[in-house]
Amino acid sequence: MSLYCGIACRRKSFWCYRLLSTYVAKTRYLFELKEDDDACRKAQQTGAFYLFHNLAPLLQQSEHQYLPPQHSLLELEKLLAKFGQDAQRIEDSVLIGCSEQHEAWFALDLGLNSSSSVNASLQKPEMETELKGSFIELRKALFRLNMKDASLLSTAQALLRWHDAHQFCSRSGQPTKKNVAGSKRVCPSNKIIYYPQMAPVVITLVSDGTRCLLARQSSFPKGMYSALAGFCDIGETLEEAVQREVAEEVGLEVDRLQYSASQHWPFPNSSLMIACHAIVKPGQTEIQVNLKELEAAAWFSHDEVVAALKRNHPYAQQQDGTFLFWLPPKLAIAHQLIREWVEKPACPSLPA
Ligand SMILES: NC(=O)c1ccc[n+]([C@@H]2O[C@H](COP(=O)([O-])OP(=O)(O)OC[C@H]3O[C@@H](n4cnc5c(N)ncnc54)[C@H](O)[C@@H]3O)[C@@H](O)[C@H]2O)c1
Ligand SMILES: [Mg+2]
Repeated sequence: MSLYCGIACRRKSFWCYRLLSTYVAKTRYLFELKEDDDACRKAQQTGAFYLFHNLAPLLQQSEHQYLPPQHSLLELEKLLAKFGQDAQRIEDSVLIGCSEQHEAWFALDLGLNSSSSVNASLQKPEMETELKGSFIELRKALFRLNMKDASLLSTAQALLRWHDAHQFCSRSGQPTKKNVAGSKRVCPSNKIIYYPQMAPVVITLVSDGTRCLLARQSSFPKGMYSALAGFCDIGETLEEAVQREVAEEVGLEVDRLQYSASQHWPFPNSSLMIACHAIVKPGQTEIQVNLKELEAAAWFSHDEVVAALKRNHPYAQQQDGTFLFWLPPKLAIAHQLIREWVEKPACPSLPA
């Protein structure tokens, strides 16, 4: 019934939204905005804009949290006019989602060099004063945002970065043109379509049945250990990527992989983190750290990991100058993997 109606109503607009569930209606609406430039321009009239400056989101502080303010199209036009900017700059905005009531959300970077604006970059401090907020590096702000805002701003930053880095066709060298939603760019001379890309990354919590293996890179904050992570090579399956990364980084062989969950991760570019548990092959517990990739790796007992998860102020230097062992914060998928292992260290659900 609703399928028939969906097709019948498609002639007028895309779909007959009122016959669909809230979730389906929302996904169909976003699909329409990505496909139809006019519909997307219309959605900007009533939409909300999140602002960035050189990929740093505009945030306002509220007690211990950061909140990203939203701006209407009218407010944005006034702001651009006040700073002597052409409203054409709004064409650089990208669609990042919508509310259940179909208020579309967009992100716009006011600092990146714009292809559709004469002036390159707006003055950041003046902007911050005017907007009563600060443009804060996402890596610093991420853990002080709620889950919903963190995910939205990560998506926004990834998409803004991708557009900034794909302004020219790699075949013809000509400028590419984005569609209004920003879901693709097209080269006008040869019609090649470029879509935003993510790099698949496997992140694996290796266990020997009673202990789990955690490692740190020298770039991590002092004392923090995490699960093993690595980019998938071209042509690899996820299973092969997990086995190769574990072998490369700590010299062990694993099997019995169990998928846990996935997460979009905006750093360093845009990755799809695919998280899983794995068990070392029998008799293979001696770690051989690849020092080109890692600073250290070690087996940790269940009690040690439980204690680290309980620490409220993890980043703490001890009297002997060393840092307490601590784990990635809740928002990181590594945290979820570690918590799952704490709750089920022997992974009884894994196939034999
Ligand atoms: N969300 C989380 O919980 C979490 C936890 C740990 C790591 N991570 C992320 O996982 C990612 C990968 O981990 P890693 O650094 O150990 O990877 P890695 O072990 O594959 O080593 C990184 C190296 O891989 C190479 N590489 C191959 N393909 C690449 C690509 N598409 N982009 C960038 N480099 C590529 C580069 O030489 C780079 O120096 C990191 O970006 C890190 O931010 C996320
Ligand atoms: Mg790695």
